[in-house]
Amino acid sequence: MLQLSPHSDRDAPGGSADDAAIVRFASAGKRFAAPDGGAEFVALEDIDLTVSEGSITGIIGRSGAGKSTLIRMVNGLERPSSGHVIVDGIDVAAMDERKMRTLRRSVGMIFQHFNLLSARTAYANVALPLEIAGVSKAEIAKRVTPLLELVGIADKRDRYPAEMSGGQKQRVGIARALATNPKVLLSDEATSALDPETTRSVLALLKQVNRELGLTVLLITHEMQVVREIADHVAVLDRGRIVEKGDTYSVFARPQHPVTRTFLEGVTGVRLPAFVTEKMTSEPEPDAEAVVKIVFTGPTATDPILAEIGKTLATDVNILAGAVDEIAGKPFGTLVVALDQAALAPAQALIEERGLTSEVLGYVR
Ligand SMILES: Nc1ncnc2c1ncn2[C@@H]1O[C@H](COP(=O)(O)OP(=O)(O)OP(=O)(O)O)[C@@H](O)[C@H]1O
Repeated sequence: MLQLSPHSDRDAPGGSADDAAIVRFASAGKRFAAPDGGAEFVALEDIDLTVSEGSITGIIGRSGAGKSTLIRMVNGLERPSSGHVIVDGIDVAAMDERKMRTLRRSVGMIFQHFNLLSARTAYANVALPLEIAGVSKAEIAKRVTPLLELVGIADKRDRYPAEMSGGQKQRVGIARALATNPKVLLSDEATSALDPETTRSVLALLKQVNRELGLTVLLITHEMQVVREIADHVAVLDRGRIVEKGDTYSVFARPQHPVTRTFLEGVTGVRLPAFVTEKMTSEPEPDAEAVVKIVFTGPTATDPILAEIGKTLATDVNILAGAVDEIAGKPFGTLVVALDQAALAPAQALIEERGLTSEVLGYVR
């Protein structure tokens, strides 16, 4: 197995705030000067985020939310204008050139369009960062060959980028990012240019290197599907601010912010049949039943609650749709039911008492 080299340069202000943190944003902000000398543009503000060593953390946001700027601060491509970004114990804001070089070795990065050199083979692309670091040819061979094996493209070592598929090119990108033994891997929309099946296989590879090398992965994406597939923690970025963060399962199960809910639409849950949506109204009408979405966290958790609602409130509960997904390896279910308006408030109270969540989607006659 490939080994990670230890890093020791620690000078973080108040450094031991979270010993397990490999990356910590503390009130970090980034402003860009306007080209015409006008008002500065605030790209990021008040970012507080802790990335634990060995975790896979997803940053999700719309285009322009500030995702790239945020991860570019982790490898020093951008410096924060305010606050701190502390990577492996070193404050990026206060870093001199020597420390910046140390940082760049401990942070690898992969990109949406792979950024491979077209005139170099797969092997030579992976070797490049080692050549730049002055590593001998023999040492490079010792390092690159197992890396190509690890990412599953040992047989493509002499191929040029133009002779490889997108998935294979991204595997070269991952091997190149791992060449210098980084502690953190930054992924900038690394699967956005790939088809769904290739996306899944590249995400599986990232999970594998996370597990086998203990590598921390910080990825940015605009796809909740990617977060769901791979991340154990997620932060939602909107217009330069983190509007929601937490472990992936909790954020999926109980999204608090409208932006998070929008991202989750279509990723989890159920599609209501047309005969329901066509008739559904947003305001209650006489004789209409309430359409309620119940989110639960285990495949059987709703059985008792539906029976309990029926029995306690002496009412019928009609199931309209249901689905069980897997989020961060745990079952996550959504059930949509129709029930009498008179039973709505006590049913919701019962659901909440049982630790589940509910939401009224509308009313249907
Ligand atoms: N060097 C720069 N100078 C001025 N403004 C910048 C600079 N870099 C980024 N910005 C602005 O900061 C905001 C955030 O940009 P950023 O690239 O971080 O967003 P993003 O969430 O990664 O978007 P996308 O998904 O489209 O890449 C944008 O409005 C962008 O125009």
